Amino acid sequence: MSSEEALGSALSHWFSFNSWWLLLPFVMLLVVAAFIVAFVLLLYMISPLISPKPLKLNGAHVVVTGGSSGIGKCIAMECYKHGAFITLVARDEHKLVQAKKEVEKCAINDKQVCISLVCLYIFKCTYAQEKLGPVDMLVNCAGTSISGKFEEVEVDRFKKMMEVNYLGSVYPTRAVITTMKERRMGRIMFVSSQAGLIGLFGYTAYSPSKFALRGLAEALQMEMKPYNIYVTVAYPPDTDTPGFAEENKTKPLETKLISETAGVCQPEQVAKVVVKDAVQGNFSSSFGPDGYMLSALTCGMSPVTSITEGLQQIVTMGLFRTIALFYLGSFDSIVRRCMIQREQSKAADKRE
Ligand SMILES: NC(=O)C1=CN([C@@H]2O[C@H](COP(=O)(O)OP(=O)(O)OC[C@H]3O[C@@H](n4cnc5c(N)ncnc54)[C@H](OP(=O)(O)O)[C@@H]3O)[C@@H](O)[C@H]2O)C=CC1
Ligand SMILES: CCCCCCCCCCCCCCCC(=O)[C@@H](N)CO
Repeated sequence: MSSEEALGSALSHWFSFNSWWLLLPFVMLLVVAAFIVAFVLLLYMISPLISPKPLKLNGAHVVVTGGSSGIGKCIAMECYKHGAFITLVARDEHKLVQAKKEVEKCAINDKQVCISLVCLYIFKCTYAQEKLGPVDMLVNCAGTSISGKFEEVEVDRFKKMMEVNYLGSVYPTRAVITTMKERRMGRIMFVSSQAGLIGLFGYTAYSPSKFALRGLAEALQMEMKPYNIYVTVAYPPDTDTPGFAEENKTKPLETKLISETAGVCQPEQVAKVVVKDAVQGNFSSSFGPDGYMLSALTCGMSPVTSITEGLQQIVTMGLFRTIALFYLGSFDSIVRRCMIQREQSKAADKRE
Protein backbone atom coordinates (compact mmCIF):
# COMPACT_ATOMS: atom_id res chain seq x y z
CA MET A 1 0.00 0.00 0.00
CA SER A 2 1.40 3.41 -0.96
CA SER A 3 1.54 6.07 1.65
CA GLU A 4 -1.22 8.01 -0.14
CA GLU A 5 -3.50 4.99 -0.05
CA ALA A 6 -2.71 4.45 3.60
CA LEU A 7 -3.66 8.05 4.42
CA GLY A 8 -6.83 7.71 2.35
CA SER A 9 -7.95 4.61 4.17
CA ALA A 10 -7.08 6.09 7.55
CA LEU A 11 -9.11 9.21 6.74
CA SER A 12 -12.06 7.24 5.46
CA HIS A 13 -11.89 5.14 8.58
CA TRP A 14 -11.78 8.28 10.72
CA PHE A 15 -14.83 9.71 9.01
CA SER A 16 -16.71 6.48 9.02
CA PHE A 17 -20.00 6.40 10.92
CA ASN A 18 -18.55 4.41 13.80
CA SER A 19 -15.79 6.83 14.74
CA TRP A 20 -18.24 9.79 14.89
CA TRP A 21 -19.81 8.09 17.85
CA LEU A 22 -16.54 8.55 19.70
CA LEU A 23 -16.86 12.31 19.28
CA LEU A 24 -20.44 12.47 20.51
CA PRO A 25 -19.65 12.87 24.24
CA PHE A 26 -17.31 15.76 23.44
CA VAL A 27 -19.87 17.45 21.22
CA MET A 28 -22.50 17.05 23.91
CA LEU A 29 -20.14 18.44 26.50
CA LEU A 30 -19.46 21.42 24.27
CA VAL A 31 -23.18 22.05 23.74
CA VAL A 32 -23.89 21.83 27.47
CA ALA A 33 -20.97 24.19 28.23
CA ALA A 34 -22.25 26.65 25.60
CA PHE A 35 -25.71 26.54 27.20
CA ILE A 36 -24.27 27.17 30.66
CA VAL A 37 -22.19 30.11 29.43
CA ALA A 38 -25.20 31.57 27.59
CA PHE A 39 -27.38 31.10 30.67
CA VAL A 40 -24.86 32.78 32.98
CA LEU A 41 -24.45 35.67 30.53
CA LEU A 42 -28.22 36.04 30.33
CA LEU A 43 -28.50 36.02 34.12
CA TYR A 44 -25.87 38.76 34.33
CA MET A 45 -27.73 40.86 31.79
CA ILE A 46 -31.16 40.27 33.29
CA SER A 47 -30.27 40.59 36.99
CA PRO A 48 -30.00 44.41 37.03
CA LEU A 49 -33.25 44.57 35.07
CA ILE A 50 -35.41 42.86 37.67
CA SER A 51 -37.98 45.35 38.95
CA PRO A 52 -38.20 46.00 42.71
CA LYS A 53 -41.38 45.35 44.65
CA PRO A 54 -43.44 48.57 44.88
CA LEU A 55 -43.60 50.35 48.24
CA LYS A 56 -46.99 50.50 49.95
CA LEU A 57 -47.65 54.19 50.66
CA ASN A 58 -50.71 53.42 52.78
CA GLY A 59 -49.50 53.66 56.39
CA ALA A 60 -45.91 54.44 55.33
CA HIS A 61 -43.92 57.24 57.00
CA VAL A 62 -42.67 59.75 54.41
CA VAL A 63 -40.28 62.58 55.32
CA VAL A 64 -40.17 65.52 52.91
CA THR A 65 -37.45 68.16 53.26
CA GLY A 66 -38.45 71.45 51.63
CA GLY A 67 -41.99 70.24 52.23
CA SER A 68 -43.38 73.68 53.07
CA SER A 69 -43.53 75.01 49.53
CA GLY A 70 -43.67 74.22 45.80
CA ILE A 71 -42.72 70.75 44.60
CA GLY A 72 -41.99 69.42 48.11
CA LYS A 73 -45.40 70.44 49.41
CA CYS A 74 -47.11 68.81 46.42
CA ILE A 75 -45.13 65.61 46.96
CA ALA A 76 -46.29 65.53 50.59
CA MET A 77 -49.90 66.09 49.50
CA GLU A 78 -49.65 63.36 46.86
CA CYS A 79 -48.33 60.86 49.42
CA TYR A 80 -51.03 61.87 51.92
CA LYS A 81 -53.64 61.14 49.26
CA HIS A 82 -52.28 57.58 49.22
CA GLY A 83 -52.62 57.17 52.98
CA ALA A 84 -49.06 58.00 54.07
CA PHE A 85 -47.98 59.63 57.36
CA ILE A 86 -45.94 62.77 56.70
CA THR A 87 -43.11 64.69 58.33
CA LEU A 88 -42.52 68.09 56.72
CA VAL A 89 -39.07 69.59 57.21
CA ALA A 90 -38.13 73.23 56.49
CA ARG A 91 -36.76 76.35 58.20
CA ASP A 92 -39.61 78.85 58.15
CA GLU A 93 -42.20 77.90 60.78
CA HIS A 94 -44.96 80.10 59.37
CA LYS A 95 -44.77 78.48 55.93
CA LEU A 96 -44.66 75.04 57.56
CA VAL A 97 -47.86 75.61 59.56
CA GLN A 98 -49.62 76.73 56.39
CA ALA A 99 -48.36 73.74 54.40
CA LYS A 100 -49.33 71.28 57.16
CA LYS A 101 -52.92 72.52 56.93
CA GLU A 102 -52.96 72.02 53.17
CA VAL A 103 -51.50 68.53 53.46
CA GLU A 104 -54.05 67.56 56.13
CA LYS A 105 -56.87 68.47 53.74
CA CYS A 106 -55.72 65.58 51.50
CA ALA A 107 -56.35 62.90 54.15
CA ILE A 108 -58.11 59.71 53.08
CA ASN A 109 -58.58 58.29 56.59
CA ASP A 110 -58.73 59.71 60.13
CA LYS A 111 -55.67 57.83 61.40
CA GLN A 112 -53.28 59.81 59.21
CA VAL A 113 -50.90 62.28 60.87
CA CYS A 114 -48.80 65.09 59.46
CA ILE A 115 -46.10 66.66 61.64
CA SER A 116 -43.75 69.50 60.83
CA LEU A 117 -40.16 70.05 61.92
CA VAL A 118 -38.31 73.36 61.89
CA CYS A 119 -34.77 72.42 60.94
CA LEU A 120 -32.84 71.66 57.85
CA TYR A 121 -29.40 70.14 57.71
CA ILE A 122 -29.54 68.50 61.12
CA PHE A 123 -32.85 66.82 60.58
CA LYS A 124 -34.26 65.61 63.91
CA CYS A 125 -34.75 62.06 62.82
CA THR A 126 -35.19 60.54 66.28
CA TYR A 127 -38.07 62.87 67.05
CA ALA A 128 -39.84 62.09 63.76
CA GLN A 129 -39.32 58.36 64.26
CA GLU A 130 -40.63 58.48 67.83
CA LYS A 131 -43.76 60.21 66.57
CA LEU A 132 -44.50 58.33 63.36
CA GLY A 133 -42.26 55.27 63.34
CA PRO A 134 -39.28 54.41 61.15
CA VAL A 135 -38.95 56.33 57.90
CA ASP A 136 -40.06 54.38 54.83
CA MET A 137 -39.37 57.08 52.29
CA LEU A 138 -37.18 60.18 52.43
CA VAL A 139 -37.75 62.91 49.85
CA ASN A 140 -34.82 65.34 49.61
CA CYS A 141 -36.51 68.33 48.01
CA ALA A 142 -35.14 71.34 49.93
CA GLY A 143 -33.19 73.47 47.55
CA THR A 144 -32.84 76.74 45.80
CA SER A 145 -31.30 78.17 42.67
CA ILE A 146 -28.98 80.98 41.70
CA SER A 147 -28.60 82.11 38.11
CA GLY A 148 -26.25 84.60 36.53
CA LYS A 149 -23.16 84.86 34.37
CA PHE A 150 -20.21 82.90 35.75
CA GLU A 151 -18.00 85.91 36.46
CA GLU A 152 -20.89 87.83 38.02
CA VAL A 153 -21.89 85.18 40.56
CA GLU A 154 -20.05 85.72 43.83
CA VAL A 155 -17.65 82.95 44.80
CA ASP A 156 -19.41 82.09 48.06
CA ARG A 157 -22.66 81.49 46.15
CA PHE A 158 -21.06 78.44 44.54
CA LYS A 159 -20.40 77.17 48.04
CA LYS A 160 -23.93 77.97 49.12
CA MET A 161 -25.40 75.98 46.23
CA MET A 162 -23.39 72.91 47.20
CA GLU A 163 -24.33 73.33 50.84
CA VAL A 164 -28.06 73.71 50.31
CA ASN A 165 -28.69 71.47 47.29
CA TYR A 166 -26.04 68.80 47.75
CA LEU A 167 -25.09 68.60 51.45
CA GLY A 168 -28.71 69.47 52.33
CA SER A 169 -29.54 66.08 50.79
CA VAL A 170 -26.59 64.17 52.24
CA TYR A 171 -27.35 64.91 55.92
CA PRO A 172 -31.01 63.82 55.99
CA THR A 173 -30.09 60.69 54.02
CA ARG A 174 -27.40 59.87 56.59
CA ALA A 175 -29.99 60.30 59.32
CA VAL A 176 -32.37 57.66 57.94
CA ILE A 177 -30.18 55.15 56.13
CA THR A 178 -29.01 53.00 59.05
CA THR A 179 -32.54 52.16 60.15
CA MET A 180 -33.55 51.51 56.54
CA LYS A 181 -30.64 49.07 56.18
CA GLU A 182 -31.62 47.29 59.38
CA ARG A 183 -35.21 46.98 58.21
CA ARG A 184 -34.08 46.02 54.70
CA MET A 185 -36.53 48.37 53.08
CA GLY A 186 -36.87 52.00 52.05
CA ARG A 187 -36.90 54.63 49.37
CA ILE A 188 -34.68 57.69 49.01
CA MET A 189 -35.58 60.42 46.54
CA PHE A 190 -33.32 63.24 45.41
CA VAL A 191 -34.93 66.15 43.59
CA SER A 192 -32.37 67.22 41.01
CA SER A 193 -33.41 69.12 37.86
CA GLN A 194 -33.14 68.91 34.07
CA ALA A 195 -30.26 71.30 34.75
CA GLY A 196 -28.70 68.37 36.65
CA LEU A 197 -28.36 66.50 33.36
CA ILE A 198 -27.32 69.35 31.09
CA GLY A 199 -25.20 72.38 31.96
CA LEU A 200 -26.93 75.56 30.82
CA PHE A 201 -26.02 79.21 30.35
CA GLY A 202 -26.48 81.00 33.69
CA TYR A 203 -26.40 77.86 35.82
CA THR A 204 -22.64 77.55 36.50
CA ALA A 205 -23.35 77.57 40.25
CA TYR A 206 -26.67 75.70 40.24
CA SER A 207 -26.09 72.87 37.72
CA PRO A 208 -23.05 71.33 39.47
CA SER A 209 -24.99 71.08 42.74
CA LYS A 210 -27.71 69.14 40.90
CA PHE A 211 -25.22 67.01 38.92
CA ALA A 212 -23.66 66.08 42.28
CA LEU A 213 -26.94 64.48 43.37
CA ARG A 214 -26.78 62.08 40.43
CA GLY A 215 -23.29 60.91 41.47
CA LEU A 216 -24.42 60.49 45.04
CA ALA A 217 -27.53 58.60 43.97
CA GLU A 218 -25.65 56.18 41.69
CA ALA A 219 -23.05 55.31 44.32
CA LEU A 220 -25.66 55.03 47.06
CA GLN A 221 -27.92 52.82 44.94
CA MET A 222 -25.10 50.33 44.36
CA GLU A 223 -24.50 50.14 48.12
CA MET A 224 -28.17 49.90 49.04
CA LYS A 225 -29.57 47.49 46.47
CA PRO A 226 -28.80 44.32 48.49
CA TYR A 227 -30.71 45.90 51.39
CA ASN A 228 -33.81 46.37 49.25
CA ILE A 229 -33.48 50.17 49.41
CA TYR A 230 -34.20 51.99 46.16
CA VAL A 231 -32.96 55.43 45.15
CA THR A 232 -34.78 57.76 42.75
CA VAL A 233 -33.43 60.94 41.18
CA ALA A 234 -36.07 63.33 39.81
CA TYR A 235 -35.23 65.70 36.97
CA PRO A 236 -38.09 68.22 36.71
CA PRO A 237 -38.14 71.03 34.13
CA ASP A 238 -39.13 74.61 35.11
CA THR A 239 -42.02 74.24 37.54
CA ASP A 240 -44.49 76.93 38.59
CA THR A 241 -43.57 77.38 42.28
CA PRO A 242 -42.71 80.28 44.65
CA GLY A 243 -39.04 79.30 44.20
CA PHE A 244 -39.35 79.56 40.43
CA ALA A 245 -41.03 82.99 40.66
CA GLU A 246 -38.19 84.17 42.86
CA GLU A 247 -35.58 82.82 40.46
CA ASN A 248 -37.18 84.57 37.49
CA LYS A 249 -36.59 87.99 39.05
CA THR A 250 -32.87 87.84 38.28
CA LYS A 251 -32.55 85.15 35.59
CA PRO A 252 -30.49 86.04 32.51
CA LEU A 253 -32.50 86.22 29.27
CA GLU A 254 -30.47 83.36 27.75
CA THR A 255 -31.32 81.03 30.65
CA LYS A 256 -35.01 81.89 30.31
CA LEU A 257 -35.09 81.30 26.54
CA ILE A 258 -33.16 78.02 26.72
CA SER A 259 -35.22 76.67 29.65
CA GLU A 260 -38.44 77.52 27.83
CA THR A 261 -37.62 74.70 25.38
CA ALA A 262 -38.83 72.19 27.95
CA GLY A 263 -41.81 74.39 29.02
CA VAL A 264 -43.17 75.15 32.50
CA CYS A 265 -45.14 72.53 34.36
CA GLN A 266 -47.33 72.44 37.46
CA PRO A 267 -45.92 71.15 40.76
CA GLU A 268 -48.93 68.84 41.28
CA GLN A 269 -48.18 67.04 38.01
CA VAL A 270 -44.47 66.74 38.82
CA ALA A 271 -45.34 65.38 42.28
CA LYS A 272 -47.61 62.69 40.81
CA VAL A 273 -44.92 61.43 38.45
CA VAL A 274 -42.03 61.45 40.92
CA VAL A 275 -44.03 59.76 43.69
CA LYS A 276 -45.09 57.02 41.28
CA ASP A 277 -41.48 56.49 40.17
CA ALA A 278 -40.19 56.38 43.74
CA VAL A 279 -42.87 53.90 44.78
CA GLN A 280 -41.88 51.66 41.88
CA GLY A 281 -38.22 52.08 42.76
CA ASN A 282 -37.26 53.57 39.37
CA PHE A 283 -33.81 55.15 39.42
CA SER A 284 -34.61 58.14 37.27
CA SER A 285 -37.80 60.11 37.11
CA SER A 286 -38.30 62.49 34.23
CA PHE A 287 -41.14 64.70 33.12
CA GLY A 288 -42.50 65.42 29.62
CA PRO A 289 -41.14 64.37 26.21
CA ASP A 290 -37.96 66.49 26.49
CA GLY A 291 -37.33 65.15 29.96
CA TYR A 292 -37.78 61.59 28.76
CA MET A 293 -35.33 62.06 25.87
CA LEU A 294 -32.84 63.83 28.09
CA SER A 295 -32.79 61.13 30.75
CA ALA A 296 -32.62 58.30 28.20
CA LEU A 297 -29.77 60.07 26.41
CA THR A 298 -27.81 60.64 29.61
CA CYS A 299 -28.43 57.22 31.18
CA GLY A 300 -24.68 56.42 31.09
CA MET A 301 -23.94 53.77 33.74
CA SER A 302 -26.97 54.53 35.88
CA PRO A 303 -29.01 51.57 37.19
CA VAL A 304 -31.95 50.16 35.23
CA THR A 305 -35.07 48.82 36.88
CA SER A 306 -36.99 47.16 34.06
CA ILE A 307 -36.36 45.27 30.84
CA THR A 308 -38.41 47.79 28.84
CA GLU A 309 -36.34 50.67 30.20
CA GLY A 310 -33.09 48.94 29.20
CA LEU A 311 -34.36 48.10 25.72
CA GLN A 312 -35.69 51.63 25.17
CA GLN A 313 -32.30 53.08 26.05
CA ILE A 314 -30.48 50.71 23.67
CA VAL A 315 -32.80 51.45 20.77
CA THR A 316 -33.21 55.24 21.17
CA MET A 317 -29.67 56.36 22.07
CA GLY A 318 -28.50 57.22 18.52
CA LEU A 319 -31.74 58.89 17.56
CA PHE A 320 -31.84 61.05 20.70
CA ARG A 321 -28.22 62.14 20.21
CA THR A 322 -29.15 63.25 16.71
CA ILE A 323 -32.08 65.28 18.06
CA ALA A 324 -29.82 66.66 20.82
CA LEU A 325 -27.44 68.12 18.23
CA PHE A 326 -30.30 70.25 16.89
CA TYR A 327 -31.17 71.42 20.42
CA LEU A 328 -27.52 72.31 21.08
CA GLY A 329 -27.41 74.25 17.82
CA SER A 330 -30.49 76.23 18.82
CA PHE A 331 -29.08 76.95 22.31
CA ASP A 332 -25.84 78.23 20.75
CA SER A 333 -27.79 80.52 18.48
CA ILE A 334 -29.84 81.88 21.41
CA VAL A 335 -26.61 82.72 23.25
CA ARG A 336 -25.07 84.33 20.14
CA ARG A 337 -28.17 86.41 19.36
CA CYS A 338 -28.43 87.67 22.94
CA MET A 339 -24.76 88.67 22.89
CA ILE A 340 -25.10 90.59 19.62
CA GLN A 341 -28.24 92.32 20.90
CA ARG A 342 -26.50 93.37 24.10
CA GLU A 343 -23.51 94.74 22.21
CA GLN A 344 -25.76 96.68 19.87
CA SER A 345 -27.76 98.25 22.68
CA LYS A 346 -24.52 99.11 24.51
CA ALA A 347 -23.19 100.83 21.38
CA ALA A 348 -26.47 102.71 20.98
CA ASP A 349 -26.29 103.87 24.61
CA LYS A 350 -22.77 105.18 24.03
CA ARG A 351 -23.84 107.15 20.92
CA GLU A 352 -26.56 108.86 22.92
N1 LIG B 1 -39.27 75.12 40.43
C1 LIG B 1 -38.48 74.70 39.49
O1 LIG B 1 -38.49 75.23 38.37
C2 LIG B 1 -37.57 73.55 39.72
C3 LIG B 1 -37.16 73.18 40.98
N2 LIG B 1 -36.31 72.14 41.17
C4 LIG B 1 -35.85 71.78 42.50
O2 LIG B 1 -36.95 71.37 43.29
C5 LIG B 1 -36.76 71.69 44.63
C6 LIG B 1 -37.93 72.49 45.15
O3 LIG B 1 -38.07 73.63 44.37
P1 LIG B 1 -39.32 74.62 44.47
O4 LIG B 1 -40.50 73.87 44.88
O5 LIG B 1 -39.34 75.40 43.24
O6 LIG B 1 -38.78 75.56 45.63
P2 LIG B 1 -39.52 76.51 46.70
O7 LIG B 1 -38.62 77.67 46.86
O8 LIG B 1 -40.93 76.77 46.33
O9 LIG B 1 -39.45 75.61 48.02
C7 LIG B 1 -38.22 75.31 48.55
C8 LIG B 1 -38.38 74.54 49.81
O10 LIG B 1 -37.10 74.21 50.31
C9 LIG B 1 -36.92 74.80 51.60
N3 LIG B 1 -35.54 75.29 51.73
C10 LIG B 1 -34.62 74.76 52.51
N4 LIG B 1 -33.48 75.40 52.47
C11 LIG B 1 -33.63 76.37 51.63
C12 LIG B 1 -32.79 77.40 51.21
N5 LIG B 1 -31.55 77.53 51.67
N6 LIG B 1 -33.27 78.26 50.30
C13 LIG B 1 -34.52 78.15 49.87
N7 LIG B 1 -35.37 77.20 50.26
C14 LIG B 1 -34.93 76.32 51.14
C15 LIG B 1 -37.96 75.89 51.71
O11 LIG B 1 -38.40 76.11 53.02
P3 LIG B 1 -37.64 77.11 54.03
O12 LIG B 1 -37.21 78.28 53.20
O13 LIG B 1 -38.61 77.44 55.07
O14 LIG B 1 -36.50 76.33 54.57
C16 LIG B 1 -39.09 75.32 50.88
O15 LIG B 1 -39.86 74.42 51.65
C17 LIG B 1 -35.44 72.44 44.70
O16 LIG B 1 -34.43 71.55 45.06
C18 LIG B 1 -35.24 72.93 43.28
O17 LIG B 1 -33.89 73.08 42.96
C19 LIG B 1 -35.87 71.42 40.11
C20 LIG B 1 -36.26 71.71 38.85
C21 LIG B 1 -37.14 72.80 38.55
C1 LIG C 1 -32.78 64.61 23.02
C2 LIG C 1 -32.31 65.71 23.87
C3 LIG C 1 -33.39 66.56 24.37
C4 LIG C 1 -32.81 67.73 25.07
C5 LIG C 1 -33.82 68.59 25.70
C6 LIG C 1 -33.14 69.69 26.40
C7 LIG C 1 -34.06 70.58 27.15
C8 LIG C 1 -33.24 71.46 28.05
C9 LIG C 1 -34.07 72.34 28.89
C10 LIG C 1 -33.41 72.56 30.21
C11 LIG C 1 -34.34 73.18 31.17
C12 LIG C 1 -33.70 73.33 32.51
C13 LIG C 1 -34.70 73.74 33.53
C14 LIG C 1 -34.08 73.90 34.87
C15 LIG C 1 -35.13 74.19 35.90
C16 LIG C 1 -34.56 74.48 37.23
O1 LIG C 1 -33.92 73.66 37.80
C17 LIG C 1 -34.80 75.79 37.86
N1 LIG C 1 -35.99 76.40 37.39
C18 LIG C 1 -34.83 75.67 39.35
O2 LIG C 1 -35.46 76.70 39.99
